[in-house]
Amino acid sequence: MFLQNAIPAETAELTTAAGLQRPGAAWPIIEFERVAVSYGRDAAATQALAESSFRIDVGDFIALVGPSGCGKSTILKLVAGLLKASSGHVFVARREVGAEDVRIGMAFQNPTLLPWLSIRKNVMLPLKIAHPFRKDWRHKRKGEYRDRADALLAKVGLLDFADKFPWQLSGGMQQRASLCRALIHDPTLLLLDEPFGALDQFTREELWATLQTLWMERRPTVLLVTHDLRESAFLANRIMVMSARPGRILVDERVDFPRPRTLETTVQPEFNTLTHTLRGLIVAARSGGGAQP
Ligand SMILES: Nc1ncnc2c1ncn2[C@@H]1O[C@H](COP(=O)(O)OP(=O)(O)OP(=O)(O)O)[C@@H](O)[C@H]1O
Repeated sequence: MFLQNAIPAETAELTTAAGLQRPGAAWPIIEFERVAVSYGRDAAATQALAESSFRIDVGDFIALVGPSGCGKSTILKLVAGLLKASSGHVFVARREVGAEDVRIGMAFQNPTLLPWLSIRKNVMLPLKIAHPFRKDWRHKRKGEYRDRADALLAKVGLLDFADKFPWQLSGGMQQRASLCRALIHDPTLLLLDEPFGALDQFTREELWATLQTLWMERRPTVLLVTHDLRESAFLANRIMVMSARPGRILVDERVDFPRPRTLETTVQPEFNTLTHTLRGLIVAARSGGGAQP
């Protein structure tokens, strides 16, 4: 079932003015059917996600934005199979989560690289663990798999640092390596939870371009949780704005700026109108406005 856009009339006007288009129909890789999540039980229960239904098409790039604590990371955890819905159904590649071995890559705010492994070995780690790569690990780790890691590291400008350890790299470089690790096994789904949240603005903008290039070449479906509205407008094809907790999807719209987007894109009036509109929606959501469809 696809989300019936629950957009109040004044919001619909704002989003049209900002050049946003409604999502079109294609092959769904993620489907949420009346999914709700509560943490804890009985009197101690926290309802994190109100009943929500939506779908995400294969190859799309989604940014999930909303007030703090509204349930964005909860949605990522549901898709990754790290959390079970309290009610409703989560489908990934048309199978209920847990039933199908879908390749997923993940990156978080903290790069979470293993300090005792070199950058190259960190990047290669999913090939050691993930099906179907792990069965060939022993005879490909010094050849094909190593070349694969080096090709990715070269793309993000880190090939010269492949033999260094994580602590020898800056935060931005570590985050580049973490993106390489998330992509090395050609995931169908890339789940990103504020991956650039800890970086300075310049490094963050450099990494937007890196991520966009990697996405354009490989086209995984991306679900990006971010608090940075410029980041969501730069990177995503579609932005989903959530209400305050218990979160629900308030606005779900397409962003059609041509690609590749550049820093030039971010100074266009349409870009500013969009980020301004998003800011208004989130401020309203924080204060409880527009939370009901
Ligand atoms: N394991 C847990 N036990 C109890 N409550 C939890 C748990 N995990 C999350 N919550 C609560 O559920 C709500 C949604 O959490 P979630 O991490 O999904 O929000 P978020 O939108 O990603 O927040 P932020 O933007 O601040 O990272 C929050 O109120 C949070 O405190």
